[in-house]
Amino acid sequence: MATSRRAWVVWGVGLVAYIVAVLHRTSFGVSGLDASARFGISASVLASFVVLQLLVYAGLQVPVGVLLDQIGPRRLLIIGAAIMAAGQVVLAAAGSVPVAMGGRVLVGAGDAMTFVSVLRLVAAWFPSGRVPVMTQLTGLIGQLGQVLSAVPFVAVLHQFGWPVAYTSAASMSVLVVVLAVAAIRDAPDVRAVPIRTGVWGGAGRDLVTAWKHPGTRLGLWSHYSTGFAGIVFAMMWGFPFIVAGQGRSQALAGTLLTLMVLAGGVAGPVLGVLVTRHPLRRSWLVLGVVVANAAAWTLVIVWPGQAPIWTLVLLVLSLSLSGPGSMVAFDFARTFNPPNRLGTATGIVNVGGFTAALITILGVGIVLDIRTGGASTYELDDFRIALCVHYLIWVSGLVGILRARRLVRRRMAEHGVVVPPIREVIERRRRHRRSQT
Ligand SMILES: NCCCC[C@H](N)C(=O)NCC(=O)O
Repeated sequence: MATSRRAWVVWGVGLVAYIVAVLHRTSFGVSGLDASARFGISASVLASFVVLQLLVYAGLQVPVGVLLDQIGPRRLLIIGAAIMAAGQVVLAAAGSVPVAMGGRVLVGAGDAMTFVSVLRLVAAWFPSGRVPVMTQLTGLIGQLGQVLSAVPFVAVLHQFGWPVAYTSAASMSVLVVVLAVAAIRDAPDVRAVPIRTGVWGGAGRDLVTAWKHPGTRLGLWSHYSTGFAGIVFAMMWGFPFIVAGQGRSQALAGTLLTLMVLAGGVAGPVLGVLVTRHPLRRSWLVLGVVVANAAAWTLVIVWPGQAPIWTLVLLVLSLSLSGPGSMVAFDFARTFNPPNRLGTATGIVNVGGFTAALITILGVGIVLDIRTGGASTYELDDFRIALCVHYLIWVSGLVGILRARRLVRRRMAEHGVVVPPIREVIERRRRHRRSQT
């Protein structure tokens, strides 16, 4: 199947929708100081906004995935954009913490509907061999939303104030609604896509069937184990760890976070190509990312005293693999589920990384609070202990991946596809190379 011009237009509009969703997602974080002043809140209340948003996002993934299979990506994307616009308008007008939290709940809910819809459009409009790279590009380019919130959104906030900034952000989603109505169709041939619009009877069965397939669970555990470390670092603890824990400047912390985003831009397409070329070795890519993340964090955590800058660079380079690594998980959902169950399966997978991030953000915060008695003056040793929460996720995730992978391979073998052990492949290649010389 060749890629049509219409496919690029549909993807382009879907991508704009996702970029705007990421802008909304990150807008509160970049206006943290203004929010503190406006609502008179402390850092921990501010952090609870991040936790609430992640909770709503992760909690809605499964229902949203089921809904996606029922009403299709176009409608879900439009509903999501409308909800996010409403959320940002609520925030623009909010004068109290509960109202502001209500606004964030709406933003989290609309955000939850966006990414899974765009992935569904990618799977429907692009030839399957291109899907892994297109998926990586979607995840990658979507992060531009973070730049939009950090630069133009903050500029409008400081120039024209809170209500104008949040209302302008809301207007971006209104634009997305207009574009999506005009340009998006669920699939090249809507009749060929088994979206069972309005047929709710099979939704529960689809959910059970998607969950029961070990391939979906392999995706869930892969997303859980790879995605969380990058989210935790970028959304919550990276900056405080470098500044308060490592005693480095805010400028260096900002540079390291930027380096992480830039390196992710290289890692994403590379992983996309590797997934396309070695579909039977996807789990090894996932395991490699987990090992790289865990090894780099271990080096920084055990380093006596202030860690040298090269170790921090190594840490952010390895964490830059986190987001792209978690995108591999969606490929498991796609290839082990039929199109009519893809939304449900993608939703299940997408719960993983965000739930793990939520647990880690909260866990690290709780340990820091216990260590410091609630005072926000953290020392390096406090961070060293608190950051060990990561290991709980890595260990539980690895157990989940290995168990699900064993079941997947057993099921594949029943269908005549046997995945040879990696050492056998290496040995075979070595012998082949020797016979060539
Ligand atoms: N900074 C967040 C990166 C998350 C990327 C990840 N692979 C993912 O699942 N994205 C879903 C989303 O809604 O962003």
